Amino acid sequence: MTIKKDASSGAGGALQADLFGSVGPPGLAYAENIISEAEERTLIARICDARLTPFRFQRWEGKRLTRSFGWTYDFETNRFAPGDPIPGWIEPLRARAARFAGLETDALAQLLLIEYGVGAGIGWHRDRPVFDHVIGISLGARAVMRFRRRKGTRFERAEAALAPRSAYHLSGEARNAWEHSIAAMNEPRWSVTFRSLS
Ligand SMILES: O=C(O)CCC(=O)C(=O)O
Ligand SMILES: [Fe+2]
Repeated sequence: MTIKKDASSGAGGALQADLFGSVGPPGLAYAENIISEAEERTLIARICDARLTPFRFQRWEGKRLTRSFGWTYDFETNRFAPGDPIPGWIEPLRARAARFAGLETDALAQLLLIEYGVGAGIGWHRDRPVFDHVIGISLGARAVMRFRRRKGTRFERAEAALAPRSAYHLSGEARNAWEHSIAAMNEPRWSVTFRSLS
């Protein structure tokens, strides 16, 4: 069962089982209400102003809009390079994400903003190995992050419900051994992902 920790109950607060009774892999940490509804609205407005562009891979164009800061990974050329500086408006959230994951704020060297319009999702993948820890904050509609790991000829599967204003942290097995994906959304969702470098 996915264990979900409510940030408002403080560190070491009561653990409660996920309402969906879903199963998350080891290395997945999850906390709800890491930002207020007012902060969520402000962040969504900032992301909408941040000139995101459709994610492209060869001749395929994804329905989600993305923009990265700090470091960029070009999926066409496999090139990993310094990018635009992480904007100041995201700093308070970056500090909170770092605290949630038990990392130094400066360790979160990459920022990825994503807008999932209706019909947009993200296919099965593991994040590039140039990155280490992955911390994601969800805004807008609730989503389900699905996990799978090959076991012989079959897949072992798990999933975690991502509430708006929640954060997840992928490390260890959830980060390295499992793939994750998000099914196409019926309502818009935005995500803010911070990653440390390997
Ligand atoms: O939107 C999310 O929370 C997940 C994004 C993701 O998996 C990725 O960009 O690698
Ligand atoms: Fe990912």
